[in-house]
Amino acid sequence: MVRFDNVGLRYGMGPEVLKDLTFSIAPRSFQFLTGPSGAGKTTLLRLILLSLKPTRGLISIFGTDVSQIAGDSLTTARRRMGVVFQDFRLLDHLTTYENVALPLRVQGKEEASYRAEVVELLRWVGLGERMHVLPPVLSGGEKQRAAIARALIVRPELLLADEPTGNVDPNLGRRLLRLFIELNRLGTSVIIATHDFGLMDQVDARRLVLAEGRLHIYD
Ligand SMILES: Nc1ncnc2c1ncn2[C@@H]1O[C@H](COP(=O)(O)OP(=O)(O)OP(=O)(O)O)[C@@H](O)[C@H]1O
Repeated sequence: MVRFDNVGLRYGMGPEVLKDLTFSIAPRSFQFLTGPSGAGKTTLLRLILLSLKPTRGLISIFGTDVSQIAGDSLTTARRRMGVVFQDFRLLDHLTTYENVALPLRVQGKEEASYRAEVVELLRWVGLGERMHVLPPVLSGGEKQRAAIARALIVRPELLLADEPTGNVDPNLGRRLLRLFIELNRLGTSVIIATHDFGLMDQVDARRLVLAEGRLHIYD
């Protein structure tokens, strides 16, 4: 699903932020990506998301070398991934429902074809009562769940979540983790970037640990 071979990345003329990364992400797998602040977790997620290119080394996503991916195939590869950003990136002028439905609207789908599915997903993440409000009136945890629902609505094969429990209390954090585990059981590969040891200790999952630009893997 994802393969890195000796990947290095530097921003501009700066130092190498990621060094000699070699690892792969299997279909239907579940893993945490961790390491101290500034270790490069977000940078690594951006490489997988095809929003950054490696300075050296080879990355292949869904079996295709990313240096060969452009135009339509880039859009197709991105559509197979769901992302939950640290800062949610909800659009404040659209309701919660409209935010979650947006990826499908962008794909040109008719509302009648997806309305029931969006409503069902909003209920699943516990936002059934909040679907018609605008994001500025949602709490931090509600925004987080809306961002998760928007990432899931495209039924991604690979879900990337950057600190998905960063803004919620431990109880909601546990519920969100169960949601990701359930999604993984349904067949999606999941990568959760987090500092939260309390969260990681709840699941016996693979850990990808970044430290000083290098990756250590604990299976
Ligand atoms: N656009 C950029 N331009 C230059 N340097 C950057 C850029 N983005 C990140 N960096 C640097 O790259 C390093 C890794 O940053 P990154 O955001 O990937 O770390 P992180 O592990 O996700 O951190 P956090 O846990 O605090 O979110 C840091 O030293 C950061 O300052």
